[in-house]
Amino acid sequence: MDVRESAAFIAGRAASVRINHERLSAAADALLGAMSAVAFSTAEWSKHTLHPKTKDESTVDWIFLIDLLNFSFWHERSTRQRFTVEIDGETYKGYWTLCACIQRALRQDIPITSPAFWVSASDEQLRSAFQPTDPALCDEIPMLDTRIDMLRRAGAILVKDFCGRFVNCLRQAEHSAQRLMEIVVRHFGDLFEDAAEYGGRRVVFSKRLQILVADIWACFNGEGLGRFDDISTITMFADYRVPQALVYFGILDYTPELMDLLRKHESYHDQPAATPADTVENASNMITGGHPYEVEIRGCSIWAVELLVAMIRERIAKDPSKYTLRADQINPIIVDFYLWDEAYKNQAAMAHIPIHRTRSIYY
Ligand SMILES: Nc1nc2c(c(CN[C@H]3C=C[C@H](O)[C@@H]3O)cn2[C@@H]2O[C@H](COP(=O)(O)O)[C@@H](O)[C@H]2O)c(=O)[nH]1
Repeated sequence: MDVRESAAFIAGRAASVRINHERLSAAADALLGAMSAVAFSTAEWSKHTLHPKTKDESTVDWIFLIDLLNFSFWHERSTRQRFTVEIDGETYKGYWTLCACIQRALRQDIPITSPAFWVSASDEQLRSAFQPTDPALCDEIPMLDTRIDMLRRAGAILVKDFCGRFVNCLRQAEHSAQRLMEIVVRHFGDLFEDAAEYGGRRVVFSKRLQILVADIWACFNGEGLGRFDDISTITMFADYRVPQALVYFGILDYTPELMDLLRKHESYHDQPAATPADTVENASNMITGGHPYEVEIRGCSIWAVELLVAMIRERIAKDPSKYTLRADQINPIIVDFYLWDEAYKNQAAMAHIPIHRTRSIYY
């Protein structure tokens, strides 16, 4: 099964997560109105302060690095505060800390986007690139050892198979998203694969694989190095932030048991630990990778966005003159990016909806 088929399969069987079909139609109207009001498009990608502005091979290097490490930023119970990075007077959390770390390293002339550097640098050099602005107050980036190991493995593969640059892998795909993902899985394997067993079947999410394609496509506005003739085959990216937005907008419903577990887990991690020993995770709280709860949250999120995209396209097709967006400008990537940016901007309003905290290199 591919990602879309996996999502439909999961949504058809999910016991703890439900797509609220009654709410879908109203949500599609609201989303279309909001996205149309700002003419939300791929151009938004480059507008983010910490995203690169040039559309060239060095930006492809930047995107590969970001989407190799684009996972698991949530803070777990600790004697120190969550990982934050300050740059140009702004303090960043979550995904944006990764972008800030890269920006900071490049300004210090550390070649952090160079695969040759990932292979040759000392552990100390790589670790120093992912430190908080205030190490006395904050933890370092979550899973730092794992991230460094992934950099070294991916760097070795890029040097061996692609002359040290991901753009050479991108060119081999000849403007096909599916072909690029096949090449990446063939060469990088579990560094990007993202699947689980559910209902006796192997279901795939391929979250970082798909967002790698989507970030290149959006950054280049679908042209040149970012042209993908089959971009519409890419789905929403099954992370832990967009599900929160989907629940907030009433598009997804969790059972009371699942919501209670997520809330308990969240309050456990939000409480500062008195001592390092006090951070032993209460295993019964953990939603481990591959647990039905995790699979159903991720699968139903993908499928809900598929249904939303179909409804939004239908509305535009009925009355194109009413909207600034054309039906062919709406796809799961654009809806995902919009929902993710909304979730990031409205963290306070969404704070009562817990995220699911599964430590994972996949999202
Ligand atoms: N579905 C989806 N997941 C996304 C992104 C992004 C950032 N994309 C940027 C590029 C274009 C967009 O407009 C965004 O500006 C990160 N993530 C995931 O979120 C989680 C981090 O959350 P928090 O801890 O709150 O920062 C983590 O799993 C990370 O992998 C996205 O776009 N979609």
